[in-house]
Order: sequence, then C-alpha cells, then structure tokens
Amino acid sequence: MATTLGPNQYGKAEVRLVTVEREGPVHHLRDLTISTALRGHLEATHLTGDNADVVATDTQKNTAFAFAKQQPVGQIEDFALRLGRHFVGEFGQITGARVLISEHGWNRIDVGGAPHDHAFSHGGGEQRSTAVTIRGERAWVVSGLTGLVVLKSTGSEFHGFPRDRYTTLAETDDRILATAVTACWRYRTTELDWAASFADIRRLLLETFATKHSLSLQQSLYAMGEAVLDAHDEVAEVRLSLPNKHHFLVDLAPFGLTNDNEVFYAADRPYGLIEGTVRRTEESPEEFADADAAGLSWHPLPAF
Ligand SMILES: O=c1[nH]c(=O)c2[nH]c(=O)[nH]c2[nH]1
Repeated sequence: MATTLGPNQYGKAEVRLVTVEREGPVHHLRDLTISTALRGHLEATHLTGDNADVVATDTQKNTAFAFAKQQPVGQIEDFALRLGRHFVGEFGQITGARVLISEHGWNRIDVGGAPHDHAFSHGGGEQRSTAVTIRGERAWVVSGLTGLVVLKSTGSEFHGFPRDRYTTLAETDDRILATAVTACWRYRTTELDWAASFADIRRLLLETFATKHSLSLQQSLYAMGEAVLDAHDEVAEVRLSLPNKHHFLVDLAPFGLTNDNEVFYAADRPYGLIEGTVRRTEESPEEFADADAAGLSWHPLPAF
C-alpha cells in the first residue's frame, strides 16, 4: 500500500501559566492557557522515528515559562508573536508555528472600598483569546473573546418565520434575548495597542447587543460585527458564534394565573446556535492590501 504523510503539526496544548509581577506590595496577576504547535520538516519522526528535528513539546512548554520570567508577559498577542517567532527563528526545520493563548481575568477583591494589593476574585467564565500563526517571516493575528454572557429583557422580537405542520413556536414581539458571545476578529496588522483595541471592540459588542432592537439573533449578530468593522480599521473580519439561550414563557394558566412576560423557564439545552462572519466589501486601502488576505489566519492546517 502506498501512503504519504499529510499535513501535520505538534506541540504542547493548554500550558497553564500564572505570573505574579510585584510592584512593591501591589501584585499583578496574569493567568494564561497557552498552546503551541509547530510545523515544518517533520517527516523523519513520522516515517522512521528519527527525532533529530523534533523540538520536544516539553521544550515548548519550558520556553513559555522561561519567556514569562525573562520579560513581562505583556499583551497576549505580543507574547504569542514572541513565542512563535522564537521557534521559527531558532530551528531551521521549523517553518511555521501556531500559538493560541487565552487569558482568564482576575479582579482585585474590594476590601472596605479599596482594591486589595494581592487578593483576587475570579472574573467568571469570560476569556480573552488570541491565535497567532507564523509562517517564515509572516505572521497573522486573530483575537477574540469567549463566554461573554449577556441578556436583554426586552427589545427583542421573533416573528414572520415560516409555519409548517411541525411548527409550534409562538410568534413574539417581546422576548428575552440572551447569549454567550464567542467573537474573534482578524487583524490586518501585527503591531498594535492590543489592549485598547480589545477593550473598544468588547465595548462595541456589548453596546450593540444592548441597543440594537432585535428582530432575530441573526440581525443582532450582523449589527455587532458591523459596529466593530465600522469603528476599527485595523480589523478585516469578525466571526461570531451566538448560542440562543432560550427563556421560555411558563404557562401559568393551569394555576389560574396570567403570565405577562414575567416568569420564564431558562432552558439549558437544546439551544439555537447562530454563527456568522461579517466582512468588509470595499477595496483595501494601500496600507492593508497585503494584510487583507486571510492567509493562514483561520485554518490551522488544511486537514484540521
Ligand atoms: O433569533 C432567533 N433566530 C432563529 O433562527 C430562531 N429560531 C427559533 O426557534 N428561535 C429563534 N430566534
């Protein structure tokens, strides 16, 4: 039988890295999950078990820890770029890298109205993330967030959908709309004030969800992506995944009670899952022409 090695990559997944930076008595906490994956001339190990070209996944993990000691971690995008460029720059057989980092937020505990120096409470399920891909000299950055849970108790309708013999859903002109936002956006640059960009994109996602009168979650999704592209030249494309966290009106008639949009059953599953991409249609300005090709931004490997 004739076989050949197809696309492949390897690395250490989900390295949990916590750093404490001390500014006198005030401590700064960072909590990251890092995955590195390397690509390159790796036929030998697959075909014969010759590991001469294999930068061990253990070494990849150690490099992340050592880098965190040698220089403040900084923005996750910069840390991912540093790590990825290191592996590609240091080892001739490694021609590409993909580094994923998600950051878990911690907030200072408030004690008597003042933020505590070194005690923190977990920020909840929300995470900030980045996916950096390196190939040779080139780099692509996609950043985003997950687990941003939002709900509006009015300003959402859903009606006008087709009815067939399987349709039972009632039309509504006033419902709860809730979701956990997963968003990622592809940058046109690798040098940026990442923190400022992230903060403003997050603000726009929240504000648009809140203020856009919604006739469908799909409409909200598009408006959220459009708001980001309108305000942020440095972003080429936004992808959103929005689970519709259904809140069904409970039928209180059996108890002789009315339900005037006050009592809901928050269903856990199944949930609608609304996903979409919002893109620019205009010609790329000169400065972004090269960066506007998605390149390897989204697809880790053709096969995955
Ligand atoms: O905003 C919505 N979009 C849908 O596609 C859909 N489908 C459904 O049952 N409820 C909803 N709500």
